[in-house]
Amino acid sequence: MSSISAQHPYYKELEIATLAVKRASLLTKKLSDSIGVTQKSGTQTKDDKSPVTVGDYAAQAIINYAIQKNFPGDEIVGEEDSDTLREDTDESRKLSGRILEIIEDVQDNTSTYSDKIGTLENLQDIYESIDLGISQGGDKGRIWALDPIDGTKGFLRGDQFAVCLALIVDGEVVLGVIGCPNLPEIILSNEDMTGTVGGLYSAVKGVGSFYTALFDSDKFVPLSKQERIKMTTNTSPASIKVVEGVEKGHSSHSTQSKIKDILGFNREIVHRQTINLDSQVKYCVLAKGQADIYLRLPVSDTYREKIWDHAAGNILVYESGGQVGDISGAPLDFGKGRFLQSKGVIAGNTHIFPAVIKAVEQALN
Ligand SMILES: Nc1ncnc2c1ncn2[C@@H]1O[C@H](COP(=O)(O)OS(=O)(=O)O)[C@@H](OP(=O)(O)O)[C@H]1O
Ligand SMILES: [Mg+2]
Ligand SMILES: [Mg+2]
Ligand SMILES: [Mg+2]
Repeated sequence: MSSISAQHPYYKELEIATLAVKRASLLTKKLSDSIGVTQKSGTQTKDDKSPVTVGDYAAQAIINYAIQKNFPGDEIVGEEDSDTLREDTDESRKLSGRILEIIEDVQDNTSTYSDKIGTLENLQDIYESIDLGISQGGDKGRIWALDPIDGTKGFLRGDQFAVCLALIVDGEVVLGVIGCPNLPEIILSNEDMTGTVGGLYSAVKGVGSFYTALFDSDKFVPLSKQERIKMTTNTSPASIKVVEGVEKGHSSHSTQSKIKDILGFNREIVHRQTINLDSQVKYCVLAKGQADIYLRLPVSDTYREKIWDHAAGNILVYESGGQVGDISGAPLDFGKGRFLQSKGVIAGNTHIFPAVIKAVEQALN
């Protein structure tokens, strides 16, 4: 393994990606906390999706701007575009106003690194920046994949969500940064999550995977000062833990149950070994050695996963010593455009991965 120094191949990319994700994470955390408050005081219903919409656009604007300022030749595959925002309606004008306001606010509070990632000054800047995310992807050149808020449903429930950014070079993920604003440091079970809230997870190809507190510092913390994280090696059904999504519309919980049966989990205690989390925080928990397997079995035959939903998590797991594949166990191919061409996602420590893929095959037949 190479040493961690300012000389590693993607040092500047990591620094810029980290600062941009930190700024976007602060902004989205503020919105997430405001949902909790307004829900309690009854001024906002769960159906009000505006905080997540504001957060999606604002975070994508901030991160795209940072990338373009530093790496003007790079392409970006971003989840959002500004079409709705530019519409000539009261609603769009109101939304735009709130986005500008919250961006100005977070830029003021993180001005120590504005020289590195720039500042958006007006709505024109914001619209143009959001629309830098139009790349069609592919297997040539440098392409960033951005999910400004992954886990929309989790965000709206006040649960987990993540700001996810990855760099893909010639179809291969070489860097990933995930900001997890609501994720406690220690995840033991659905009921037992403790420690510092807010985690920053990073991985660089050939260097490793790392964790540090997300909101501790207003600077880029070099990898040498972060905690190196490692996957487990556990294969015992009596003690392995599984991370799965929350939404039944995003993965097949019934097939996932079957797989756990086949692997020999005890039905009486299997619920204590299953941790349900929204978004790519699942990959973070896995990479940190707090779970052994991630199951995402498809609910539909035609759904294709988006590259921004998995790119950063993928390298985080590999660089911590784990493995990721589709339902057949084949590695995910991030060079095929905006979507993966495969079905489902299975991840795990390398010791247990082959047995999990066998169990998946059996469960699907
Ligand atoms: N049918 C189907 N199958 C699989 N995935 C889907 C599906 N529909 C949507 N999506 C994408 O799921 C993203 C959120 O995934 P999660 O891991 O958070 O799902 S879960 O709620 O934890 O189950 C979510 O990302 P965000 O939109 O960024 O939240 C979607 O891109
Ligand atoms: Mg997503
Ligand atoms: Mg999203
Ligand atoms: Mg979405």
